[in-house]
Amino acid sequence: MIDTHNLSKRYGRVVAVRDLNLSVRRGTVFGMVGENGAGKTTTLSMLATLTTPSSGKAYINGYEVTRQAQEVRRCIGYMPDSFGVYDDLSAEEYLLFYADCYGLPRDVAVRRCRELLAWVNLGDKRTAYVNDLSRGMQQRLEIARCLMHDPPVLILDEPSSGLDPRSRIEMRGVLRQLRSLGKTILISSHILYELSEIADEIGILRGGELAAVASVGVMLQHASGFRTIGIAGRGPLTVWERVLRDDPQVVDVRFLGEGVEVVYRGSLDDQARLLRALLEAGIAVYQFSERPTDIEQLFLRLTERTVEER
Ligand SMILES: Nc1ncnc2c1ncn2[C@@H]1O[C@H](COP(=O)(O)OP(=O)(O)OP(=O)(O)O)[C@@H](O)[C@H]1O
Repeated sequence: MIDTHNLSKRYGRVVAVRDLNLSVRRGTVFGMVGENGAGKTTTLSMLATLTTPSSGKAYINGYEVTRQAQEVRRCIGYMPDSFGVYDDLSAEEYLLFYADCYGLPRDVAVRRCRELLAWVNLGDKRTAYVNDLSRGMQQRLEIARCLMHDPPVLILDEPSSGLDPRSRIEMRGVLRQLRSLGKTILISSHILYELSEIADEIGILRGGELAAVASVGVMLQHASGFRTIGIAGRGPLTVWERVLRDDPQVVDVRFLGEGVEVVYRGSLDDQARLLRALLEAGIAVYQFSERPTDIEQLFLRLTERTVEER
C-alpha cells in the first residue's frame, strides 16, 4: 500500500533521507521512530506529495507520488507536525471547509463532521473556535480532519508531540481507535514506546537511513529478559574487558568514562557473581545499578550486526 524504492532527499549538502526502502502492507500500522533530525518529517512530507524527492520513487495505493500527486492526495489523510492559523473558524467550519475541498456533498459532510468530532472526543466543541482549543484538542481535531474524506491511508507526523501527559493519554486512546478502522497508517514519533501499542511494525530511522525494521512483538521480545546495568568503578581497561568478556550473560558493553553500561540477560544471582568478579579482579566498584532500559537503543544494539549486513 505504501512502497518506497531508494527514496532520497538532499538539501544542499545535507542528506535528509537516504535510499529509503519501505513497505507498509494494506491495513497495517507502521511506526517510524527516530530522534530529531532523523528524517521522519522529510519522509512523510515526500509521501504526502508536499516535498519533491531528489531521487528514488514512492507509491501509495499504486500511485506514484510525483507523477500522480492528485490521485495520491485523494487517498491519504496527512497530519503535518505543525499546523497553521485557523482564521476564526469553529471546529465544525474547519472540517466542513476541508470537506468542500474534497467535494463532499454538504449533507454527507455535516453528518460526517459531527460523527468524527464525537469520535475524537470533541463532540461538545463543535462551535468552539479552533484557536481557542488546547493543543491536545487541536491535534485530535487534525485527526478528524484527516478522516473527513475517508481515505484508505493515513500519514501522521508525531501526533502526540508537544502534549501534556493527560492529552497524550487522550491521543493514545484516539490512535488505538484509529487502528480498529483497518486503514493503512504510517505514524512517526521520537518515542518507540508510544508506538508499540498501536503499530504492527516499527522502523528505526537514523541519519536519514532505515537502521532496523521489525514487528513490535519481535522488538519487545528482544527487550524482555534483558537488563541494562550501569557500573562505575576504577581499574585498568584490560581488566574490565577481561571480566566482562568472561561473563556469558553479558550481551553488550558500552564504556563510558569511569565505568560501563552493560546489557545483561542473567538472573539476579548471576548479576551478584559479576559484581564479585569485578571486585576480585581489583576493580574499585563504587556504583552498580540497574537502569531503565531504552527499548529502541537496546534493539539497535542487539541488531547492530543485522543492520551492518543489510
Ligand atoms: N527545508 C530544509 N532545508 C534544509 N535542511 C532541511 C530542511 N528540512 C529538513 N532539513 C534537514 O534534514 C534533516 C532531517 O530533518 P527532518 O525534519 O526530516 O527530521 P525529523 O526526524 O522529522 O526531525 P524532528 O523530529 O526534529 O522533526 C535534518 O538534518 C534537517 O536539518
